Amino acid sequence: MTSLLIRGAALLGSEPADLRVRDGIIVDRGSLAVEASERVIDAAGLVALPGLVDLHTHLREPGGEASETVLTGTRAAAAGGFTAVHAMANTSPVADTAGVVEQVLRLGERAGYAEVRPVGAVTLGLAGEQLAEIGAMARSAARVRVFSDDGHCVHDPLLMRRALEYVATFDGVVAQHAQEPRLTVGAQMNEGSLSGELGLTGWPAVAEEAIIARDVLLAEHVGARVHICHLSTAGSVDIVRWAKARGIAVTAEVTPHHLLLTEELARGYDARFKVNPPLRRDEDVQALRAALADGTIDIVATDHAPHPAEAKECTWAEAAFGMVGLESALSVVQQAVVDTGLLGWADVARVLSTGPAAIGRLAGYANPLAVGTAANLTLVDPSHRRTWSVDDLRGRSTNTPYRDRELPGRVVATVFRGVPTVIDGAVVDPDIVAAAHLEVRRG
Ligand SMILES: NC(=O)N[C@@H](CC(=O)O)C(=O)O
Repeated sequence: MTSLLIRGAALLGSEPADLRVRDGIIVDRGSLAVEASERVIDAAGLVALPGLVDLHTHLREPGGEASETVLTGTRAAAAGGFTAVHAMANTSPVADTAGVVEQVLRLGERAGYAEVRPVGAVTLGLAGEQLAEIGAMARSAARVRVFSDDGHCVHDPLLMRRALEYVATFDGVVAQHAQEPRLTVGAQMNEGSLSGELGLTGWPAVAEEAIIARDVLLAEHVGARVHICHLSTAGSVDIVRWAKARGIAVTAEVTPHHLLLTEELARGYDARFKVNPPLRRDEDVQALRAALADGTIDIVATDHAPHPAEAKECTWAEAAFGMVGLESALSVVQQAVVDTGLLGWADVARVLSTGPAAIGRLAGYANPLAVGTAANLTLVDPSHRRTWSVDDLRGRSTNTPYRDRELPGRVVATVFRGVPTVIDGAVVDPDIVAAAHLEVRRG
């Protein structure tokens, strides 16, 4: 029997209480006495949150193992307080068949650090020409509910319409990477006076906004759910706000980096700051924060995009788009919207756990920290501050934009299905995690 007592954590940031976890389930909460042979975590001064859920993670396996694997990516996830991640489909081969999504699912189960929910491609090979095996992926063991060509926009409106109609039949969702391809040919950074000054091809806000406007109208027309990935402009917020007021079933995400960083970082031509969509103006950052606070933007998703050193240590124009973000997500959210008074910790639980789980139709996250639910939780020390370095990363790639930047907060412990995957800020060894899951399953 595995029993764990978490003592004195502020549950969702409110009054301190104890939580008892046994055989993978939260079995009691309140003021609890230690039982014999129980493992105790002293959580005084820490905030207890439900395990975080990422709707947008690039785990790179199969095919991109030089950047990340399911094992290394889920270790990074655990370090960041996540207990579930949605693995994006832009792997090699692309996750566009039942076979590939089941492979990713099994790799996640074997790793044991987090629930890995494969995202299925919308179009075959992400080529934007014909629909992928959407039904077969939905019916497979991976039970795919989120479909995305992320990295590419589903730009053909007829294909987008068909995909929306198809996923609606089993309550799935299309997560659109909103980027009008013709308006972003060769684009390198946000379009504006700074892109002119730096001599980099601009990426206009309208390239994102035009696709979002089209897709909320399509979703309304066919009566389907649509999710918008990584909103980055104030105009995108206005469109989503309008669509929600009209009753359209649209949800939207923002990344931690778009809540904190601006295009000014492109000045040094350091490709760690090159990302898709690009970092925008401070006005956009402020609009995104306000939209997250008022519910126009539903969730925060990391868009963790690992790349090998050679893809980043080159000229800006040659470099790959993307930043790693799993380990730092909670700290960035704390800095951008908690320490600024826009969100409380219960809101953080909503935007980083219950919300993404609901969009992905992921079971077990609806009642955070409730007795009787699966013991997926994270303990955070909000008073901690540190200057980030690559030593704080647990994945295989080091392309963090936060190196040498001070950020608040620290994930002290993560518990996945009752098994600690992070203790005292350190990721637990894979063999120990695997053995502990076995013990929990035996009950
Ligand atoms: N977000 C990113 O900057 N990169 C993503 C895909 C993408 O280009 O959106 C990646 O897979 O590397």
